[in-house]
Amino acid sequence: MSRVVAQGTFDILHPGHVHYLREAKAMGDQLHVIVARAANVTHKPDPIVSEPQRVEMVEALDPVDHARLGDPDDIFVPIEEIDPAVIALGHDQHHDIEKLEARLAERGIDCTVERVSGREPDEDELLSSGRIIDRILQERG
Ligand SMILES: Cc1cc2nc3c(=O)[nH]c(=O)nc-3n(C[C@H](O)[C@H](O)[C@H](O)COP(=O)(O)O)c2cc1C
Ligand SMILES: Nc1ncnc2c1ncn2[C@@H]1O[C@H](COP(=O)(O)OP(=O)(O)OP(=O)(O)O)[C@@H](O)[C@H]1O
Repeated sequence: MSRVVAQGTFDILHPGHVHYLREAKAMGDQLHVIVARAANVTHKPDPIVSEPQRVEMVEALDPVDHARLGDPDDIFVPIEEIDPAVIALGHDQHHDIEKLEARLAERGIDCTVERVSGREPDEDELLSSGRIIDRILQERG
């Protein structure tokens, strides 16, 4: 039974998230998702949706076997607990594969890191939580 880990903020869900989670699930038998703590989302505005609500919605998605909130201080703690064969990085996640692999090796965690493709929006599709929020503000603000 090989486990795959996916991770992200998952603030307002959209088909780009479904694409990512389906592709991640296809990399193994069981998909575990680590949902980022609001305090660790530092490179964009704070999430709108609460931490438990983001976990509940991700866990309800078909490809997901288990979702949990991330560790507040050390991103390797949940990885050590889950012990995955693969970490699936999203197409736009800022982590560098080689650096991440080096830090995993330092911690004695034996798993590979793979990058998942992005899904490009067709006309009228909104495949980004930030873009959905921008559209709401434009049209209803
Ligand atoms: C392997 C890995 C493990 C992570 N573990 C945690 C964690 O335990 N806690 C957390 O708050 N964020 C964790 N993150 C970070 C977030 O999931 C996320 O990448 C970051 O907050 C940026 O959000 P975004 O990818 O949705 O843009 C982890 C990221 C990676 C790549
Ligand atoms: N269009 C997309 N195609 C494929 N993967 C996606 C897409 N959008 C998000 N993801 C992936 O889903 C995971 C969670 O992403 P995140 O919650 O940051 O979504 P986002 O919609 O890109 O957010 P924001 O618009 O606020 O930056 C990440 O691994 C990210 O790469």
